[in-house]
Amino acid sequence: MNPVLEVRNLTGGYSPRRPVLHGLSFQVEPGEMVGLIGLNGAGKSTAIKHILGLMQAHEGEVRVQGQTLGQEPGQYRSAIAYVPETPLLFDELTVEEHLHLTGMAYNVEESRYSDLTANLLDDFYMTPKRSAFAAHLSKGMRQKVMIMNALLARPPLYIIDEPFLGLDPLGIRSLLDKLVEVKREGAAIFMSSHILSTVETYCDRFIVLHHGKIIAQGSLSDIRSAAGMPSDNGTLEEAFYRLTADGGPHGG
Ligand SMILES: Nc1ncnc2c1ncn2[C@@H]1O[C@H](COP(=O)(O)OP(=O)(O)OP(=O)(O)O)[C@@H](O)[C@H]1O
Repeated sequence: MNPVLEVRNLTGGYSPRRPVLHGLSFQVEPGEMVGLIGLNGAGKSTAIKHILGLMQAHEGEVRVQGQTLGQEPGQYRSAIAYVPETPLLFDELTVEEHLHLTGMAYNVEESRYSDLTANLLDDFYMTPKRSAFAAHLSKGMRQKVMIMNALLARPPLYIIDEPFLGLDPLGIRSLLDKLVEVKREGAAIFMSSHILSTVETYCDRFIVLHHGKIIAQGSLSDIRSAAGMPSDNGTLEEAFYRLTADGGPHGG
């Protein structure tokens, strides 16, 4: 199966003289959820910015559905729905107007649009807020609007940066249920999060980023083995602790 996302030997960062990411290589297949985990400052958001094409690689490349951003910018961008850590909305548009814009941008068929949006508003307990301006929403509600828009677009690749912050327990459950649903339909999901118990339960594979390098990747047993633990016993949190306990990006 061809990967939806392929990162090859990616070195990058904010200044060519001081790369933040060092030779990252990984892929995400259709129908797979991959969790990116790492301490504060490990380089998770920087990696995501490179994948989105917001930053230029110093070396290496990123392909989405086999194409680089330079080869097929329109196709590359429309294949991705991105949920950022901090919600970015138009304050003067309502919840419904945001969904409408996404529907148009991602060519959601008219016939499906009403049902899809009604279900999303219902699933995220946002129906009473459908006509509210984004400026009048709570932080968690703003996050839900970002998530509903991503799910409405039904793209082949979801990139989700720390999605659980600010969501209430019902919102977290709704999001996870929806991610499982789109994954079953064949979507690829690349998610960064510090909530390791949830990452362990829902992700198929894991990438441990430390000081901008991948120090372990694969299934839970692969990560346990890399951490020097028995491959059949122990939590992701324990393995992560053993792999990174040198104090983080500025430690030993
Ligand atoms: N705009 C920027 N300009 C220069 N350096 C930056 C910038 N943003 C982040 N960095 C640096 O890049 C490194 C990686 O940061 P990044 O935001 O990718 O970490 P992260 O893994 O997403 O952390 P967190 O878990 O705290 O969100 C850090 O050393 C950080 O100081």
